[in-house]
Order: sequence, then structure tokens, then C-alpha cells
Amino acid sequence: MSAEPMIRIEGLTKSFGGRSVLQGVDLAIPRGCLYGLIGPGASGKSVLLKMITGLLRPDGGRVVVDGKDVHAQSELELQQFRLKFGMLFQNNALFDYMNVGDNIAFPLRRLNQLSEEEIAARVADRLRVVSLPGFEDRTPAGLSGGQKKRVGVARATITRGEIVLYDEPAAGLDPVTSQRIFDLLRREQQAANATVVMVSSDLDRLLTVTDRVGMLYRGRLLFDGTTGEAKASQDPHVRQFVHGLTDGPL
Ligand SMILES: Nc1ncnc2c1ncn2[C@@H]1O[C@H](COP(=O)(O)OP(=O)(O)OP(=O)(O)O)[C@@H](O)[C@H]1O
Repeated sequence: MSAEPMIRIEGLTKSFGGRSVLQGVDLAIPRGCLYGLIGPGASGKSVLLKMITGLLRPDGGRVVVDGKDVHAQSELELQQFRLKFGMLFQNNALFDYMNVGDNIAFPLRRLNQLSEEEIAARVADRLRVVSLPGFEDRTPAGLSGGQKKRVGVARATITRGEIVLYDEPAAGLDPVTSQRIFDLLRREQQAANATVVMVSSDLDRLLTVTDRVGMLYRGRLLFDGTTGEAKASQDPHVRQFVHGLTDGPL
């Protein structure tokens, strides 16, 4: 890991309709790190992910990704910049009118760099990695929830983006399938040495794969540290949240 973080967030603020969501968030995510972003519902985790990609503009502060001030870019530059990312967003459903292969190939075709043969080979490789070999011609409607998520992972990693963002990658899945998804994301992150930011409310499983963890609470980053430090934290908010305790300040 080099000294300059892949993602540097400084004094980030955001309000919606007069309601403050982020109140000065500072955060540095090292290169090659799998970073888990946690916090109670509506604490701004998804908002923060969207700001990292430039999909949402902050009211104040800066997001610097790979040395570039994200929100100082023009819309055209931003479109180019977003190609750096793989993304699996919470409601980022698959396109029902496309088969599985075309869904996975979609971000790669937008790059417009590879031949159809190369794209087909990459899609087949991704499907093998997510244990769905030969699923190219299937329709998303005919897949289970877990299979859809795995196709989503295949799509998020097909461009070999240096940065991959996952918002609730295993929501709604059974415990075994969830753990398999987290293990898969970890393997992929390590194989590509990617910088990954992952939001998940499934803390038990999330913390089996993270290097570092940040907790958002009341508009601020209440905690930032290694996974071990998060588990051992004596801060009453962090402790209650990480261990899922009913008694405490939350
Ligand atoms: N585009 C928007 N317009 C108005 N309000 C928004 C918008 N996006 C987010 N919000 C509000 O910002 C707050 C934070 O939302 P966000 O989705 O980031 O929470 P979260 O921490 O990801 O929550 P959860 O764990 O419940 O998904 C919420 O109160 C939400 O209603």
C-alpha cells in the first residue's frame, strides 16, 4: 500500500431539504484495502458511496480519488472517470430484457475497447468465477436472488476496475449464500488488488472479510480503524453496533 490513499474524503457535508446527512466527514481509504462502511439506517452510507463516484454532489468538502478532485471535473470528465469503478448498488437490478451474458458485458461494451470475442471470453471467465458457468443465455427473471447477486458481482468486476463499490451485496440472502458472496468478493478484491468499499448491514459476515472499518453516526465518521480495532472498540456506540447489543446509547 502506498502512502497516498486511493480515496481521500475531506470535510464532506450534505443536506437534503434542510436535513443534514453528512456533517463534515473525513476519511482515507488506502490502496488495495477492503473497507467496510457501517452505521445505522439512514446514516448516509449510500450517499457517501455515490459521492465517491461523482453521482451525487456534496454541499461542501472534497473527494479525491487517485489524486483527482472528483467534483472539480466536468460532466464529460466524470463519465470517463466513472469507468475506473466497478459498482454494485443496492437497487442496481439487472436489465430484464437482456440475457445474463449481455448484462455482464454491459460495462465492458461501454468501454468500447475489446472485440466481441474478447468480451465473450471475459464474460465466460466471470461466470466461472461466480460459479455460474454457461449461464450466458439465461434470463435474469429465471434466476434465484443469490444467483442474481452473483451475476451482479460478475458485472461489477468485469472491467477490472481499480475501485469497486458494493452496496449491500448480500441483502436478502440466506446465511450460507451470503457468506459465499462475501468470500467471493474478498477473493476477487485480492486477485485484482482492488480498493473496495462495501456497505453492509450484515456485520457478522462483513467483518470476516474487511481490512478496515468506518462507522458513520449522526453525520460524522465516529470510528475508523482496522477490523480488529472495531471489534475491540470500547466506544459505547461502536461496541453496541458491532456486537449487535440491544442495550446501549444507540
Ligand atoms: N436523493 C436524495 N434526496 C433526498 N434525500 C435523500 C437522497 N438520498 C438520500 N437521502 C436521505 O439521506 C439519508 C441517508 O441515506 P442513505 O441512503 O445514505 O442511508 P444509508 O446509511 O445507506 O441507510 P440504509 O442502511 O438504511 O440503506 C436518508 O435520510 C435518506 O432519506
